[in-house]
Parts: sequence; structure tokens; C-alpha cells
Amino acid sequence: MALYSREDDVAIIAVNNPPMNALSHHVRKDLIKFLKVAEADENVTAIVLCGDGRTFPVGADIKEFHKSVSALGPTIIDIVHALEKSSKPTVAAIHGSALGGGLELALGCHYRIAMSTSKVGLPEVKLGILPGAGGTQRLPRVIGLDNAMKWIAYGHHHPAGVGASLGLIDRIVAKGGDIRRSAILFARSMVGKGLGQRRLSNVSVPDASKVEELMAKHLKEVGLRTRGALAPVVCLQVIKSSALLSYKDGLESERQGMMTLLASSESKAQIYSFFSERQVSKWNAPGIANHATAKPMQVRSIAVVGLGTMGRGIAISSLKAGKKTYVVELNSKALAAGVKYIRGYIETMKKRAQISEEQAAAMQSAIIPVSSYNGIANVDLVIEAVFENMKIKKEIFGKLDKVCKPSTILASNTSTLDIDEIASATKRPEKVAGMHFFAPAHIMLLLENIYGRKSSAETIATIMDIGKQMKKITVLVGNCVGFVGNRMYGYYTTESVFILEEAAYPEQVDKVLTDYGFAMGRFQVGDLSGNDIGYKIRTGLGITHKQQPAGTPERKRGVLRYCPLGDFLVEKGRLGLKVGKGWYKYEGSRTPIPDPEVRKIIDEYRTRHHIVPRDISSEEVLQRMLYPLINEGFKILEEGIAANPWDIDMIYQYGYAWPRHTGGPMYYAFTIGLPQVLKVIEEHWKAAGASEPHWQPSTMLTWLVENHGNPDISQWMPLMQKHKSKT
Ligand SMILES: CCCCCCCCCCCCC[C@H](O)CC(=O)SCCNC(=O)CCNC(=O)[C@H](O)C(C)(C)COP(=O)(O)OP(=O)(O)OC[C@H]1O[C@@H](n2cnc3c(N)ncnc32)[C@H](O)[C@@H]1OP(=O)(O)O
Ligand SMILES: NC(=O)c1ccc[n+]([C@@H]2O[C@H](COP(=O)([O-])OP(=O)(O)OC[C@H]3O[C@@H](n4cnc5c(N)ncnc54)[C@H](O)[C@@H]3O)[C@@H](O)[C@H]2O)c1
Repeated sequence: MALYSREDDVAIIAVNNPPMNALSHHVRKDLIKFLKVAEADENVTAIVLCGDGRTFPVGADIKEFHKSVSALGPTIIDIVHALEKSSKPTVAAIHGSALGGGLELALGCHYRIAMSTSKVGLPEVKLGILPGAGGTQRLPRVIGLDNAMKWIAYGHHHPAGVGASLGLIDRIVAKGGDIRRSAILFARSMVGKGLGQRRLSNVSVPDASKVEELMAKHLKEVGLRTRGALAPVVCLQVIKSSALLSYKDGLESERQGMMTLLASSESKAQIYSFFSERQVSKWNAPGIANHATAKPMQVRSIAVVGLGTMGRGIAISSLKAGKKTYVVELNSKALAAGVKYIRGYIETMKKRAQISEEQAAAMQSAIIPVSSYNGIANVDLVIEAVFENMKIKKEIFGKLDKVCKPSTILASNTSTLDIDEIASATKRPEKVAGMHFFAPAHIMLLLENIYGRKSSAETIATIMDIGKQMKKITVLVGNCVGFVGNRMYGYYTTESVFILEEAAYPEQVDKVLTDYGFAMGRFQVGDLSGNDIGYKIRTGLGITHKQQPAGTPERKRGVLRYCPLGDFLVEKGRLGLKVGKGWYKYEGSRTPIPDPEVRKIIDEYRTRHHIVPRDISSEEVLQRMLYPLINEGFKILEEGIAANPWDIDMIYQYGYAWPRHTGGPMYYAFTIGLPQVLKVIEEHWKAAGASEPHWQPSTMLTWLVENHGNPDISQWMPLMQKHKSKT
């Protein structure tokens, strides 16, 4: 709802719809009603619009989208027009954030004042839609076409100070000031001044003459940065109309653009992603605990053991979260190198103004270098990030168990190993868990937390809370080889080399993936992270080409199909970008260049095995890359390793750069339709048989299709649970 009050001659209309003052239908009804009251009251000379509680409205109520209620009048644009038409000065008093429809309301006001700490923006594009209450027409009239294109096509939130420098905000109220009082005084001071040019629909776009040039520039940038997504392109086209058409016709173009986007699968996927991102924090470890019942332990200090690629980033994340951070290497040279990197990185963040001088100083003084486990006896949490080797990890956990105080939680950053086996090296398995960060750990937003068979409720709640404090998208999963992310990814890479064998070169496969929306294809990613990583894992499993006794068939490992092309590359020193060659070659930059040498390796291999390469369609490549991964996702759900399909989707969006506008592997399967996905998987299974188990259809997928067709993704788990409880 909204609240109406008077401060002498100034009417105050405050949106009151906790937690974020979203502009739900009932709020819109109140706003229009109170604007009429204020307009009719002759004792009112000016009107202040504000938000109660945490914030100014942050936009339309996203829960109403794709439901008819979002279209029910009064709409936000009706309120924008009522604010603008008012004969009395209207002032938006912004605290917290003014986003989306919230900022559009503010653009309807004649004036805008904001707290210096506030954020403003039109982030609709991140929901796969556009600002649909006049924002595409009004923002360019204030901040110019060039800025508006940037703001709307990327949807970033901007500090109010930046808005002020562009003329969007008329006055800034310093931190600690009273925004409502300032707005009342400001509104009163504007009474009697002309409102004509304050009504944005009357104003023209300042840089309208540059429209074609700006359009070309932004379309190019958007194409590169938000590959494959429709909304940024439609946003730009609609903003363009603000420079070419009347306000009224521009609004019509905005309405049509909105209708197109609302009907797209992309907006549904993005809205799903918005809620999924928030849903994952409501974790559940069945039979142990959940987010509502378990209490985290207070963690003041964290020790990071191993300062290689991962440990350094984890230590920076810990320092950013304000923790006293012990950094551990047994070898003094390795310790010094790790500490130097961490200290240097903090200074770089300071230089780039990503952190203040005080924060940098606090982080520097919170680093405690240690070269023996005894030095970390009293820490609250240890995160181990040493070599991926079970024997070494068990040895370290055994030692940590003896040295650390009984309450210390011991976590491993292993990317594949069994958490229960690691825990078995301690006498405190209830205090052991996995915290799987992604490289680079201080940049990547995903944290995949793993609970073991014996992890306690408090341990799980604590690692989830630490993820939140580190500002990560933190997803809780159960224990299995590779957990959720890497277990599924394994089949993606397996199938990719099978495609090379049969039909395509790396650049062809990668092109299909980038056309789908990935920033990079599978082979470019391999080169970037290092082809030796996978090689080490395969070596651990004893399956690389080199490890096989003479006479072993090149294309078989036991009964399973195998393709050694990745082994050949590594054995020829083609480790990836770091050495300038891998699946591609690199000539002094990160740009991958298709390499005739790689083609030769593939061609010779095909000839040796009498494989005649065949034509392969992009559709087949995409299905073969994505469907085994999806199939494995269903197996993971079936086994209870992930509690919900959106947990998997968030792992893929934030850990593996899955294009957000398709929602994630599980949501994408829902979009395609489960029956169609199952049909393709079954065809491959029939053709490949037991030698390619990743094509064996998941029982859950099969059951869902046979009994429910393509049920809504929100129903997959309830339907399965109901079914299981009956059987
Ligand atoms: C059937 C066909 C009909 C066709 C008719 C079409 C007509 C449609 C006309 C539409 C006009 C469009 C108007 C406008 O242009 C569109 C919009 O405004 S879209 C919304 C734009 N705004 C945003 O995207 C902001 C979203 N929110 C955030 O980014 C963050 O919440 C925040 C503001 C940065 C704060 O972050 P945090 O502090 O971390 O808080 P949380 O994110 O955890 O949020 C707390 C809680 O609030 C819920 N919530 C937040 N914003 C909204 C919202 N806009 N609507 C609904 N709910 C919201 C959030 O989900 C959390 O709740 P929980 O999920 O934990 O229960
Ligand atoms: N590199 C990645 O992309 C990535 C991603 C996610 C998870 N992981 C996992 O993180 C862990 C570390 O990987 P990495 O890539 O950082 O390895 P790395 O080889 O870069 O670093 C390992 C570090 O551990 C140190 N070390 C070894 N034994 C030690 C001991 N007993 N005590 C203290 N320090 C010791 C080494 O000196 C080295 O600095 C592995 O389990 C790996 O699977 C790696």
C-alpha cells in the first residue's frame, strides 16, 4: 500500500510495501488515489513521493510478471503521467535504490533529490525486458542518448552522485541527512516556478543528431558483451525512437518492444534466474538441517592452507569479508610468493578505487603468514587448497585435527574428491565440509558448498554464512565425485572430443557454443584454464594415453569409449594459453587462432582409425554438448545431490558462465520440452549403448516425461517426492 500525510502545505505520499517497495497492483491503486487527493486539496502546494522503510521503490513487482495482474490499471505509466501532469511541483525523495519502475516514477516527478548513498538505474534488461513505463523515452531526454543507451542496455546500478553529474538528480543529501525533510523544503522552494521544462515529455533528446552513430557503436558493444541475448538489442532499438519520434510515438514503440520481450522465453528465463539466485540461500540438507533452523558459528578468523592459484584468491575473499586471515605454506619461498601476490592485489584494488585506503590498510594488517600448522591452532575455520591428491589431503586433515581447537571447522577446496573420505582422516567428521571455490576465487561469484554424510547443522550453516559474507552466490550440494558442477562438466568435455573424432574441428564446436550465448566455447575454455588440469585428473584415474600398456586400443578404456585427442595435445606440450598453444594457437594475445597443427593431429588420428569425417549440423553439436550435461543434472536431482533444479542452474550460470538468458541447463531443458530432450537422449543411448553411459536416460527424466510430459520446473521435485512417498 501507500501512505498519505501532510506537512503543512506539502503532501507526502510514501510507498509502503516491504521489503523493497515493489510497485504491486495495490500500491499502484493507492498512488493514483493519493495523487488525486493531493491535486484536489487547495491547501497542498507541492507533493513529495518517497518510500517507507529500506528504500524508494525498486521497480515493478517482478512476481506479477507473466500474470495478467501486471497489466491491470492503474499501470506505472499512468502514475508517471499523473505525476508529470500535476499542477503542483512533484519531488521524488530517493533513499536506498530507485530502480526500474521506481526510477521511472522519479522521472515522472518534476524534481529528484537523493541520498549520496543511493543507487539509481534501469536494470530491466537483466530480467529480459525493457523499462516499460516511459524510461526508454525519458532517461535519454535527461542524460542524453549515449548515456541512456549504456544505462539501459547493461542495466547497471549507478551511484546517485553519477546521476547528479548527468543532470538526473537535482540535489544530493549528504550521508546522515534527512531525505524526507530535505525534499519537503526543496519542494516548497519550487512552488510558483514554471514546470514546463521540468515535464520531460516536453523536452527533446540533447544528442539526438548522433543517433545513427551511437546506435552502431552500442549495437556492436552489446553484441560482444551480451552475446545472443535479445533484450539489449530491443532496448537499443526502442531508445533510438526517443530521438526520432514524438514522445507519444516513442511510448508506443516502447510498449511494442515490451510485449515482444515479455512473450520471449528469454524474459521467463531471466525472471526465473532472478528468483533462483535468491532461492539458493534458502538451503536444505535433507535429514540434517535447513536455513531456517540451523545457526551458524561466529567466524572471526580463517586459515587458508596452500597459496597456489586457488588459495591466494580464497585468502583475498576472506580478507574482503573482514576476517583475520592466516595464510599457510610450509615452504618459506612459496609462502613469500603467495603473500606478495595477496598484498600486491590489495594495493591494486586500492589504486583502482575498488576499496578505500582504510579498507586496504585493514586488509593488509589482517594477513598473518604462517609456515606451520601449529600457528593456526586457534582459528575458527580452515580452508585447505593444496594439490588435488587424496593422500596429501588426508594427511593434512589428520594433522589439522590434532592441532586445531575442537570447534574449528575444517573445509576442503577440492574440486572432485570425496569429502567423507577426507573427513575420515579426522576425529571430527561433523566439522568437515567442502568449500569449492572457482578460479579466480576472488573474482568468481560461485561457491559450491558440500556437506558430508556426517557434517553437522552448525558446520553447514557456517559455511553457507561465510559464502554470504564473501558476497558469493553460495549453493549447497551433497557429496559425490565432482559434486554438481564438475560431475556434469565431465560429460560436456567427453562428448566434445567425440565430436572432434567424428566430424568437426575445435573452432566449429566452439562457434556453436558462442552462438548459443557462451562467452567462450569448450576448447577455448580448456586452453584458458590449462589442458593439463583435465590431464592430471585423467592421470589420477589411470586412463591417459601414456599410462596404457602396449596393445591397449586407443579408443577404449575397458568397455568405455575413449578419445585420447586431449592427451595427445598435452603430451605435445600444448597446455593452452599459458604456453601460447593448445586447441588453438595464440600469437601474443588471448585471441584463439585455429591451428593447422591441431587439424593435423586430428586428421592423422582419424586416418589411423579409418574415420571418415561427416557433415554435422549445429543443432547436433549443440545437443551433443548440452544434453549429456542435462541428463546428468537429472541424475544428480534423483540422487538428492542437488535439492532443486535451480541450484544446478545457478552453479552453471555463476561457475561455468552459462548464458543467463537461457536460464541454465535445467531451465533450458524445460524450455525445449522434456519429451524432446528425452527423445534425443534415447536415440543416442540406442546408438551408443553401454560404452557411453552418459547417454543412459535418467530415471527421473523418463518418469517425469512418461507421467507428466513437460511439467513446470517448480513441480519437478514435488512430483518426484510424491511419487517416491507412494512407492
Ligand atoms: C500477461 C501479459 C501482460 C502484459 C502486460 C504488460 C504490462 C507491463 C507493464 C510493466 C511496466 C514495467 C515497469 C518497469 O519498467 C519494469 C520494472 O520495474 S522490472 C523491475 C526492475 N527492478 C529490479 O530489477 C530490481 C530488483 N531488485 C534487486 O535488484 C534487489 O532486490 C535490490 C533492490 C538491489 C536489493 O537487493 P538486496 O538488498 O540483496 O535484497 P534482495 O534482492 O534479497 O531482495 C529482498 C526481497 O525482495 C524481493 N524483491 C526485490 N525486488 C523485487 C521486485 N522488484 N519485485 C518483487 N520482489 C522483489 C526479493 O525477491 C527478495 O525476496 P525473497 O526472494 O527473498 O523472498
Ligand atoms: N585451479 C583451479 O582452477 C581449481 C578450481 C577449483 C578448485 N581447485 C582445487 O583447489 C586445490 C588447489 O588447487 P590449485 O590450482 O590452487 O593448486 P596449486 O598447485 O596452484 O597450489 C597448491 C599449493 O598448495 C601448496 N601446498 C602443497 N602441500 C602443502 C601443505 N602440506 N601445506 C601447505 N601448502 C601446501 C603448494 O605449495 C601450492 O602452492 C585443489 O584441490 C584443486 O582441485 C582448483
